[in-house]
Amino acid sequence: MGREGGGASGRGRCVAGPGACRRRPPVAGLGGLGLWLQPGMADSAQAQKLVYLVTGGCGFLGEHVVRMLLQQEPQLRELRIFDLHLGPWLEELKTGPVQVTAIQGDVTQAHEVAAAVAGAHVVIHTAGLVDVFGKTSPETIHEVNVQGTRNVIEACVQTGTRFLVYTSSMEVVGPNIKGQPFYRGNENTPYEAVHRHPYPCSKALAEQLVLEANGRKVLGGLPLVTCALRPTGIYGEGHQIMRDFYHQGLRLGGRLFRAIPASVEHGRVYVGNVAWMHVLVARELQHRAALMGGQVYFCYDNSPYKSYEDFNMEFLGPCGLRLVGTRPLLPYWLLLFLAALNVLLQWLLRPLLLYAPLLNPYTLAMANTTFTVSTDKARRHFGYEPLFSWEESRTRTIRWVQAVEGSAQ
Ligand SMILES: NC(=O)c1ccc[n+]([C@@H]2O[C@H](COP(=O)([O-])OP(=O)(O)OC[C@H]3O[C@@H](n4cnc5c(N)ncnc54)[C@H](O)[C@@H]3O)[C@@H](O)[C@H]2O)c1
Ligand SMILES: CC(C)CCC[C@@H](C)[C@H]1CC[C@H]2[C@@H]3[C@H](O)C=C4C[C@@H](O)CC[C@]4(C)[C@H]3CC[C@]12C
Repeated sequence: MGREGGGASGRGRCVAGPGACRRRPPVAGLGGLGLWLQPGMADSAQAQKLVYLVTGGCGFLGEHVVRMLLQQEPQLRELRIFDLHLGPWLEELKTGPVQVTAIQGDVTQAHEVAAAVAGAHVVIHTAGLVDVFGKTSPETIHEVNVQGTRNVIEACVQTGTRFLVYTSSMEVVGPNIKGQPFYRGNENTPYEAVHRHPYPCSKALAEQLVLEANGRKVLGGLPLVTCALRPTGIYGEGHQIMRDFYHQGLRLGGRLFRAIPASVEHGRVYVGNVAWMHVLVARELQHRAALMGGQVYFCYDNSPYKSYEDFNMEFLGPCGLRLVGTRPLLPYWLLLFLAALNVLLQWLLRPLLLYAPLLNPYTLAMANTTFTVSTDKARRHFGYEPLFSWEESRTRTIRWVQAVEGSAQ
């Protein structure tokens, strides 16, 4: 098979700023819900010899990747979890047969990264600053997402780690600054990937570094094998923005008010399937380096194509919320005005407090631009099939929102 790249390669321009799977269905969830099997229950008949490192392993996606590895990767001997903030839930993982090593560290510190990477066979680099709300400075976003990724690559080269999986983002491709739709596109769909916001700029630069590092000689002389996964908007247990919308709906008397036309499709993917894709890609990269090295893959599953708000209602509806209006209740120009006002308020209030509402010109543009993916590249290259059906993904997410509600009372 020839190499695939092309259209939606995401090696876009930043116009501003710095730039035969063994299925074991999880049975219980995150955050004390007990939705997963106990750690280390992977088949002990297979040799446990590999050391994996997950950066950002205590984040929303990272925690799912960690739990999925413990459950679905039989070759695992040691799992290193590297994060700026370590979660207390890590303790419960330390009792299983796989050695779980928690490392508190900062990806911007090259020596800390090198120490964590030394001796690892595979690195899954999910650590990043996800900020489209203006909470952090563009410089910090760049430092963590770009320099942090550079540090991970250099650590692999210096210490002899050969396999690197990078969690990129759909935003490496778009929506672009022109707001052009990307309708059910794949990794080869032509699209003008031009960004201005610091977050997509940083993800695009970091992805480029990772892909360009494919083939570099690591300590010992063998080539580094890298690839990048590009999730669309991830949802599922632990999704902070879903929690924010839920609480906002409760404050508004069980109602949310439609702001985006129902016709705008926004790509979403279940966190368990994104985690599963990371586990599979990390495993198969070791066997299919020639095919998979230097490649990008969108993360996809069978979640339906809907607008951002209609999709959220799949979970918030059964939890008692109602989306008011079949059309946006406010005209677009007024939303844009409010979004701009929020930017001004953020700037004015900065010396006193951090004002970072969900609505700003960038998030409004994202929510208002169709961006959906339809591809089978991951199936063709490494046999990916979603581990969780849409019904399971939906049920798990609803259960989690209900548990959030319960714990808030
Ligand atoms: N959430 C989404 O919808 C989405 C979609 C596409 C891609 N992604 C990507 O997936 C990855 C994980 O995102 P998430 O939603 O789980 O975010 P998250 O904020 O929940 O997790 C990121 C983790 O990285 C850690 N981290 C941040 N700065 C660090 C540093 N300097 N050193 C070490 N660790 C650091 C954080 O402590 C956190 O645990 C990110 O790279 C993000 O760009 C997320
Ligand atoms: C009109 C407004 C009130 C609606 C605001 C919704 C807004 C907060 C949502 C819409 C789209 C969301 C992003 C999208 O799902 C994809 C990603 C990619 C990922 O890499 C990081 C998260 C992000 C940016 C989502 C953030 C929240 C957004 C902007």
